[in-house]
Amino acid sequence: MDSLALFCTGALLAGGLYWFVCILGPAEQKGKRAVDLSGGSISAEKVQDKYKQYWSFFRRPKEIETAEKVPDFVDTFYNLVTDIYEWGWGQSFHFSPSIPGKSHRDATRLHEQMAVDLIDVKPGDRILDVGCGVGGPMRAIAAHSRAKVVGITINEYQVNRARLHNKKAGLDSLCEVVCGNFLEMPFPDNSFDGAYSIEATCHAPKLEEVYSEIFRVLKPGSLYVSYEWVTTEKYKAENPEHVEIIQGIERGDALPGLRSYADIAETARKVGFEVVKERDLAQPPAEPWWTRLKMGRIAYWRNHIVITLLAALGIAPQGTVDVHEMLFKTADYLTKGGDTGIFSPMHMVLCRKPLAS
Ligand SMILES: C=C(CC[C@@H](C)[C@H]1CC[C@H]2C3=CC[C@H]4[C@H](C)[C@@H](O)CC[C@]4(C)[C@H]3CC[C@]12C)C(C)C
Ligand SMILES: C[S@@+](CC[C@H](N)C(=O)[O-])C[C@H]1O[C@@H](n2cnc3c(N)ncnc32)[C@H](O)[C@@H]1O
Repeated sequence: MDSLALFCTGALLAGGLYWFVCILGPAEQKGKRAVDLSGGSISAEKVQDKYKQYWSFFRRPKEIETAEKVPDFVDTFYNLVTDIYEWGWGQSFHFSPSIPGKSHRDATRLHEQMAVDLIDVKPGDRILDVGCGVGGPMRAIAAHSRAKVVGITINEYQVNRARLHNKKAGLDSLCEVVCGNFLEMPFPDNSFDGAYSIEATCHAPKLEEVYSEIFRVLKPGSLYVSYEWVTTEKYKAENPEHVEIIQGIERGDALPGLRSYADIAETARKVGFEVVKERDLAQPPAEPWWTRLKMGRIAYWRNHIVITLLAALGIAPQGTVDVHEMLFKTADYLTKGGDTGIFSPMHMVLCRKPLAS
């Protein structure tokens, strides 16, 4: 081989590797590249240990049920997964029903806009995003409604990511992000014109605690909508396959224990809300929300190779391979949850804080 052919082959290989690692599988808005994957606020050398610590929580499941331990456990989880989520899924950390003829991105936006349409807000209103992630929904909702959105997340790394994205999107005058625990929010009573939570309150050890905090900060007469993760009426606790799927979902998603669909409205009423509407948005005629997960399988294999390569080269933290493997398995449990119909990530409940409360 002469030197020109050697040079061309080398350049082609290098270009191919760059494309495979950096370009392939970009997030929704190229928010994260594979070469930038990190352990959130955890330093690179501690990622592996923190991953082990995350799993140790499940050796003492009773501890996950106590409110004091949960924020720490959830915070560790989001340090580990936030970059992988952004890289492989996008800036909105939730599911949405598939819509024939529409992209995942459009289906995601419509699902988010539906939340804010339900709570009936006006431009200039101040609304709360409970468990805001890196702010994908917050930006879509602020742009759609022109309301001012205040998001709260327990994870400091997400706060920084969300603020960066808000600025880049030119929405930082409408979107504010606060680091804090949604079980003890740093906001005064009766201070919001509306609130929503998208696939976030499932992390609360007791739903009642987060719902009563939301009730406290809402102005009387205003609305709150939540998309809840639940087991459906098809779930049978005596069926070992069902139990395995639900436990797989809990472990791979930092959940202190999935709730039954029947507990949601009951809890909302218990803290003082009027329940205006309740519906599982995953039910037909909605198209399956888990199609996107299923279709992504080939990409997950490619991602696995990319992450293994990057970790071997010392570019990605060592534990990233384990975290990715955990997510790979979780995707499978979630898909089974969808296929069997025993699980829904979008049980919608719309509540009002009564005027006289
Ligand atoms: C609401 C929550 C998160 C829901 C989803 C956003 C995430 C649940 C499982 C995640 C993923 C699974 C497989 C990953 C894949 C192996 C990787 O290559 C790329 C990222 C994934 C697709 C990842 C993306 C986000 C999820 C779909 C919970 C935590 C309450
Ligand atoms: C699956 S993500 C969903 C994020 C966002 N709603 C979205 O759809 O993109 C769950 C979010 O809830 C937040 N969260 C979980 N427990 C929390 C707590 N106790 N206090 C505040 N935020 C919490 C996480 O930090 C994360 O941002």
